[in-house]
Amino acid sequence: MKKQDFTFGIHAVEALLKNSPERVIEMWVLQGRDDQRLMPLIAMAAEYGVSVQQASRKALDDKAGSSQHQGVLVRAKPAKQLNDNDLLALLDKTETPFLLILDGVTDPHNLGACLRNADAAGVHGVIVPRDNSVGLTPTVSKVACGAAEVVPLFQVTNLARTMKALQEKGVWIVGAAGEAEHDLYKADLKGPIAIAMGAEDKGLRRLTRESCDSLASIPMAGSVSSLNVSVATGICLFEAVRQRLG
Ligand SMILES: C[S@@+](CC[C@H](N)C(=O)[O-])C[C@H]1O[C@@H](n2cnc3c(N)ncnc32)[C@H](O)[C@@H]1O
Repeated sequence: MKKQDFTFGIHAVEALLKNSPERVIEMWVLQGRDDQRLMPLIAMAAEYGVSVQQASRKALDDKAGSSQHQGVLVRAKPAKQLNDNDLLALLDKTETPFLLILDGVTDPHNLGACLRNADAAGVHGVIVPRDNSVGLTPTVSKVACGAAEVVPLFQVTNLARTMKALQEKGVWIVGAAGEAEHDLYKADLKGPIAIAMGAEDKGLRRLTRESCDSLASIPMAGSVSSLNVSVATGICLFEAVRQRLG
């Protein structure tokens, strides 16, 4: 059985049951744990006819491949993978798109945190290259705290081509790069935009960087050369939110 079929953690399981109950096949809860936070999940599972079983901590740890399951884990049918066509369909029905591009983020904790930021900021979709990026793993879902089940994640085969298609639809792409001369806080992030973030080790790839309409940096006061990608994503997205609400 593929690891990807499992979702664990209270918020992730709750979001899955709320948004895609038809995907959930079975649920396990930690035996002997009288946790009030699990009761609503057990009730929801019963409502959708999902079988709920008790399991030992070791069995849950083994199934999750992690001890971070908070006493609940479900096996679910994999989510439909969204591609370029789905992205274009989203653009056609979205008045002022607000998108996030992650150019090769490989750490599941970072992708999870970026999805959580994206959901909180009201991003319409997150775009990642299909290769050399982490996908929607159970750890991503757990860290995203429910956002992985609601924020559309588009996995595209050729990121530069997708960026061109976005631009043809009127989307302005701002790449976040520490060395950029232009300050993020002076960039105009109000219209249809996509913010592109680089990978943990190498940042934005050359072609991605060249495909951006502009580059912007978050001013850094101290001695470190860059921020963690999920922190930088949060700063960029919420600067856009501030401008878009103003
Ligand atoms: C850990 S950083 C990558 C550092 C990498 N060594 C580099 O050369 O870019 C991951 C991503 O977070 C974003 N980032 C981090 N610090 C930033 C800053 N001060 N300004 C703008 N973007 C930043 C960029 O998109 C970067 O590619």
